[in-house]
Amino acid sequence: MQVFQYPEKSAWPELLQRPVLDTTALETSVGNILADVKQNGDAAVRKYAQQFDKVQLQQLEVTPAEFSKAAASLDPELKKAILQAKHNIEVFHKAQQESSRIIETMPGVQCWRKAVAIEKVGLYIPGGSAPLFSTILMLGIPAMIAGCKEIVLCTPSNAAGEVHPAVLFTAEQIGLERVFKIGGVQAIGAMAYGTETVPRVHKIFGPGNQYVTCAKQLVNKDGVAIDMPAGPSEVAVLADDTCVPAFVAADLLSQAEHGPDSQVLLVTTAESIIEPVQKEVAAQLEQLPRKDIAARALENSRIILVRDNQEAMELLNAYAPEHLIVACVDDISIADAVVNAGSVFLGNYSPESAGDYASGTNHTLPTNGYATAYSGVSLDSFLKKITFQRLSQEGLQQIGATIETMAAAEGLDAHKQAVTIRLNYKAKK
Ligand SMILES: NC(=O)c1ccc[n+]([C@@H]2O[C@H](COP(=O)([O-])OP(=O)(O)OC[C@H]3O[C@@H](n4cnc5c(N)ncnc54)[C@H](O)[C@@H]3O)[C@@H](O)[C@H]2O)c1
Ligand SMILES: N[C@H](CO)Cc1c[nH]c[nH+]1
Ligand SMILES: [Zn+2]
Repeated sequence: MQVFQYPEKSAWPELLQRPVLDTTALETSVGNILADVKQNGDAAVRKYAQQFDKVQLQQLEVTPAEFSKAAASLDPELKKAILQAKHNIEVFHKAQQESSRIIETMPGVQCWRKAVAIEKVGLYIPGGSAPLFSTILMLGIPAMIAGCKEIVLCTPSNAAGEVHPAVLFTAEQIGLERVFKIGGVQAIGAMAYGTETVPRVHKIFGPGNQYVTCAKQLVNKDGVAIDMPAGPSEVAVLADDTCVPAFVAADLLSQAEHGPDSQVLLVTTAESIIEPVQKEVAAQLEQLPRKDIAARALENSRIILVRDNQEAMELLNAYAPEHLIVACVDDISIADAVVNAGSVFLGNYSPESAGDYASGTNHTLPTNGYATAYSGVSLDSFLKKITFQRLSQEGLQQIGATIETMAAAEGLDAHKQAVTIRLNYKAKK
């Protein structure tokens, strides 16, 4: 990781750049795959599964027998862990339910909002380089709590056409029945446009690599809602001299190991921790089975020495990290200054992995600076808030003149008339 000491503000934009992608070439190739899936359905899905995942798919949908086999083969310890995480994520997401309240803005003018589940949703579970069954908990649990009627899950299979047993066990525990062995762009296309076997959905959720994220953004232009652009994982750690360098290194590596296009940042006010963290990163990297991937991500990563916490937070808010860890003595007060981040981890004992798996918060989060404007997935992501209103005759009398005046000023006489006609109405006896 390259070190930058007290960079001038003018140098920040370049310093905080994510790994650059050739988005034009990416959009062209992804757009072509989507167009093919839209036109040719399952045949195109099978063709790209063969091309990118080296699998000849016979049956696209997972069968009940495959679910049973997966449950029987899974390690009991892992089942127990999944159920513990499921419990915590359920507790945190159920607490996000809000009750509907009728608000009377004027006498006789009542307004309220009702949360209604999006009927058909598609969940994408990454599986290219690691079977992210934890993501099923993050997407499936809020979808079930919201009450979505049709939930479709797509995830890539291995070359033998099998889906990882933990993916199937987790899906089954949540009550997700429709799982398709489709990954990448073809999965996003299948859920966006529908095929002979995959139902078309109204909103697509889930993280993925650059191809998946680009596909979601393209189908969004075609009228299908998406949660957010949740691309290559990233973490920024703000540490002072009270941090434990070994912990900081472990946190940086935890996101670096996701993919070569991941990025991690260490921002610090303490020059004295830089070398110990670097030594720890090097030592811990050697022990990782995914060290080649993590090492490539570290090439895109940086250590930045800043003058004080205020400057640190200004820089971090400009970066808008997916995850922010604050390993500082005054972590709680620093947290007040967070404006742009997907999810924040405070103190020396809050590893980012806790949020990835089991503490209860959602790990599907905005990357690539989108935390400036997007939130991570939550119960709300699966709901529409529909507004209702009921005006009594007296209510319309109260507010009528206001509406008539405004409509006339906009030159929209029919709008005005919709009020006037009622105000002048004499009910027939
Ligand atoms: N932001 C978040 O909330 C979050 C959460 C979890 C994971 N992630 C990220 O998700 C990503 C998972 O990536 P992954 O690759 O392991 O799995 P993935 O499932 O996203 O992608 C695998 C698919 O990519 C497709 N693909 C591969 N090469 C292609 C090509 N040249 N053209 C078109 N399609 C191609 C294949 O069809 C394959 O099935 C990682 O980058 C990780 O950092 C992000
Ligand atoms: N850190 C990822 C989100 O960027 C989520 C994840 C899943 N499994 C492990 N990590
Ligand atoms: Zn992770």
